[in-house]
Amino acid sequence: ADDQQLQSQAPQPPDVRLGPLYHAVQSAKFFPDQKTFADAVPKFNPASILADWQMQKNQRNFDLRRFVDTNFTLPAKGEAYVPPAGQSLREHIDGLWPVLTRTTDKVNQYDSLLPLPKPYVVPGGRFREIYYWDSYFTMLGLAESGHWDRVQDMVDNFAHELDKYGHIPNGNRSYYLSRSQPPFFSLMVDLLAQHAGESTYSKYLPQLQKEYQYWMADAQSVAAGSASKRVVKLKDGTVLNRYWDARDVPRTESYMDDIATAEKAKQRNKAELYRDLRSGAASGWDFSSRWFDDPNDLSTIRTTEIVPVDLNALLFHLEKTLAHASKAADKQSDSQRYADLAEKRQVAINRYLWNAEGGWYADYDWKRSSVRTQLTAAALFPLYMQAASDDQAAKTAAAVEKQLVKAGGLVTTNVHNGQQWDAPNGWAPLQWVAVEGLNHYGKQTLAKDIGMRFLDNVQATYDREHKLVEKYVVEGNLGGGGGGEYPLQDGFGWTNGVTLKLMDMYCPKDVTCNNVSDMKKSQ
Ligand SMILES: OC[C@H]1O[C@H](O[C@H]2O[C@H](CO)[C@@H](O)[C@H](O)[C@H]2O)[C@H](O)[C@@H](O)[C@@H]1O
Repeated sequence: ADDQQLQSQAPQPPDVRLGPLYHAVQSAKFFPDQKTFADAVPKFNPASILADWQMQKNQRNFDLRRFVDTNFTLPAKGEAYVPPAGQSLREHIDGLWPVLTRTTDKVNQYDSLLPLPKPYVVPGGRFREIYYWDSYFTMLGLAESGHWDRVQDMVDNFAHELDKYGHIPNGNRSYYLSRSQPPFFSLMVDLLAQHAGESTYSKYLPQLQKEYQYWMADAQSVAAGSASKRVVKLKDGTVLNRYWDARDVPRTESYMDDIATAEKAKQRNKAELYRDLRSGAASGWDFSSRWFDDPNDLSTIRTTEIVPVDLNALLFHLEKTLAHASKAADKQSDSQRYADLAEKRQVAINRYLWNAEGGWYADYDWKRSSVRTQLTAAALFPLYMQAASDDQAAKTAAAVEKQLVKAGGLVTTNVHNGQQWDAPNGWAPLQWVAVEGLNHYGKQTLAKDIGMRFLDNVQATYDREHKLVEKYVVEGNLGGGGGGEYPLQDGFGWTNGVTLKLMDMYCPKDVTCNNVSDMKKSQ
């Protein structure tokens, strides 16, 4: 089944099911977070609710707020988790896994939540569903805590989504189906194989292939110098990828935010702007100056015109994994084909996604045929996926050390613009990518420096506030991060995962590391 066929069988998102009623409720701004109504469960058939509203809305004394309460169950406010007193950082994280675990193999037929066959771990706070790229970093921590059963469950859930929808959605919500997120499925398979063995590769080969087909759809037919869906063909025929959302209307979960952004950019085609915002969400970096023309103005976002360095490094890994898995399944010619594709992509990354003047990996503007100038934490992805040449890796490491290493870890970019994927924030997944990437190229000292700075930041925040959070301020007043379109969230899946992984990585031999201070002892 192709993309379109699978999409047409998929459940409709609430803004489509409820149409003008969805617009009216979000416009009334009853809820501080627009995701609240996106996650509200209709008590009756949405078509009848809509018909009732059409009939009642112009009646005198019609009360929309009351109508919402009568017809929808709003998501329960998550009880603030109060951890047992005196827990170490490790005990806290270990104790949180069950708190963050959900089982939704059956859901109400009108719920925007999509059922998944096995239990899964959510990030926490407003993020009550599974998220694609978060899950890899969460799984690193689950594995560290010995929960291999849950790692297996989560890989199975993603394999199920690939079978059912043809791709892994941003999250298991109907309104996330039109896009994916940074493709980490092949890394999840690698992780599981460490425990379940080499047969893991042939077992998940069909789903690895589906993942690849989704990202590479139209690669054959698209003309040079243009793009289609997630594929960009440069003028010389080089094939690379971009982020892309199949829809071009305001995001369901950030509906009024997107309308407000469009209001600011009167000169822009609204559908294009909405698609660029949605594609920004697909990148996982929602939002960042990385995608903007004017680093201080979200309405200048041009995600779909940019070939991202992290995405292409991840797809290089997918191609290598497909080569490996095909070989494991005794499909030699397929294996060779994927190996050739990986090699081509590696050449393209080192050529096009390289800023020679600065000396670092960067994104490429395929519309303007020029490499972007900005240094961001994404520069480390070619090192992480071992696509970088030694010389380019060394130069990138030097630039990162000089410009992105701050007191509390690796900063996302050096732009202070109030966006959450910019300064002064540092994110756990990007710390891990940096540490692993630098280690691959002999930069152990710099890697450890970044890892320890981030761990100190997480521990100090935990000691003060008894929680881990979604993102951290890494320069100035260290602690929980800010910016973006929603308040800082607690939990938090990927921070928990990366913290455990780094603690174990840098814990001296013969020491038990329950807190970061233990890591500085030696017995
Ligand atoms: O509701 C706004 C956006 O929220 C999500 O993005 C952020 O949280 C995700 C879960 O931790 C994370 O994967 C992403 O990198 C964050 O920026 C969501 O993924 C977006 O689609 C959504 O529009």
